[in-house]
Amino acid sequence: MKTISVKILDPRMRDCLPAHATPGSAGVDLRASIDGPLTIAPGQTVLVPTGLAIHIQDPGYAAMILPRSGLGHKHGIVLGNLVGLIDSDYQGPLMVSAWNRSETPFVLEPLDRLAQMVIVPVLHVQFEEVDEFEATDRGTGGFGSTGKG
Ligand SMILES: O=c1ccn([C@H]2C[C@H](O)[C@@H](COP(=O)(O)OP(=O)(O)OP(=O)(O)O)O2)c(=O)[nH]1
Ligand SMILES: [Mg+2]
Repeated sequence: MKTISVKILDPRMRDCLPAHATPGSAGVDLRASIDGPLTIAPGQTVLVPTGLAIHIQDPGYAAMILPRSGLGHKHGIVLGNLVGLIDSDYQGPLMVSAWNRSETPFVLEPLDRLAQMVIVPVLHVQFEEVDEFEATDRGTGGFGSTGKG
């Protein structure tokens, strides 16, 4: 288990720090640090604070913020940026861009679990210019080049 530094910006989060819900859960849920119910109108996107800041520190890791499947599928609450990418050197407040892509207003309650965060390994690379690539079976084929069925 890796340890990541967290600053608690909203004292209410002290009692519900992000944690893996089951031993096999990939993500940890992030909650809405809001003072009262927040209605997200159909089509509206709001930036919701999580009440936390993290510092991953190790450049070999990043965090990704992903939608919760229940909220996304049943209520159309997904992310305005589709996926949030948290840099290892970011120390600011962790924010969730919540987009209501449904046709029904959605009421977000204080401390509701709004999204989930997964820590992922990251490779740092450098690019080296070449004139030709080593041949592969695929070559330049893409965008459906292998067929549909
Ligand atoms: O859903 C998100 C996405 C990003 N961030 C924070 C952490 C991340 O490290 C920083 C920058 O994100 P990103 O690089 O995706 O945004 P940008 O538009 O490229 O901003 P910047 O120019 O600051 O890199 O914003 C969040 O809190 N939530
Ligand atoms: Mg950036």
